[in-house]
Amino acid sequence: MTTTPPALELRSVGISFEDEYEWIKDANLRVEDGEVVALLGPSGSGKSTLLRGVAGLETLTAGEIWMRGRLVNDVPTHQRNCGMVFQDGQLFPHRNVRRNVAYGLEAAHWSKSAINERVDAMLELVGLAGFGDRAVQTLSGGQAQRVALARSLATKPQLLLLDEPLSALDRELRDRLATDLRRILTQTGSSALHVTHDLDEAKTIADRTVFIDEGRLQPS
Ligand SMILES: Nc1ncnc2c1ncn2[C@@H]1O[C@H](COP(=O)(O)OP(=O)(O)OP(=O)(O)O)[C@@H](O)[C@H]1O
Repeated sequence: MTTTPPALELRSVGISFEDEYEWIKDANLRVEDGEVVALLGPSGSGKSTLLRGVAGLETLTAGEIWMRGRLVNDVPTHQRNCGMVFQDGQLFPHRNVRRNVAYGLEAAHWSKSAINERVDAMLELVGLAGFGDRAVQTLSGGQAQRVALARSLATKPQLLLLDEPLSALDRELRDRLATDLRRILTQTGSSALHVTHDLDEAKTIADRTVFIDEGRLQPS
């Protein structure tokens, strides 16, 4: 019997900044294939730092990061096959909605017709069918986050990294989008690590919650 390796495995990971104090220490974590794990902790606890480490945006001082059975310590960010969504979706302002979602597909040299088909499917998935020609400046905060999610899912990443994707939105919209996000992650079978400081959001979106405080992951 073959078993699918975890989407992500951290083994005794350490991360420090220029002052060399090891802020993230001995972090161990598994995200199984198709699992959504929330990383929950107060402001300044190290959530974003750990997520950035997974993405390859911080250098490790210790330990190993494995993705689907591959050691990725020396693999650059753009080759880790991670989709990322941040607090402020960071859409490209000079591209319309369609071309934002198409970005990764263009970079991967998909054909024009395949791109169009995939973009339409992604916009439909996030509830924005028909929004392709809109300028991103005309979108509401919630719509912009949906476009960012569509863009990150378009290339079928092995792992989705969500860094407080809903925290810039007001409470009511946040609750609605959290439920939608859960549905979208389930529908696409995505594996994801979701950073938040909101327990309700973690419960809605994730299968499991891992706590972090002062750079230490707590057993869940
Ligand atoms: N580049 C850096 N150099 C030095 N210290 C840093 C750097 N980036 C973050 N830190 C410190 O590391 C700690 C963890 O920061 P991090 O941004 O990971 O926390 P967080 O849990 O994501 O917080 P928030 O919820 O406020 O975004 C904080 O004390 C922060 O001041």
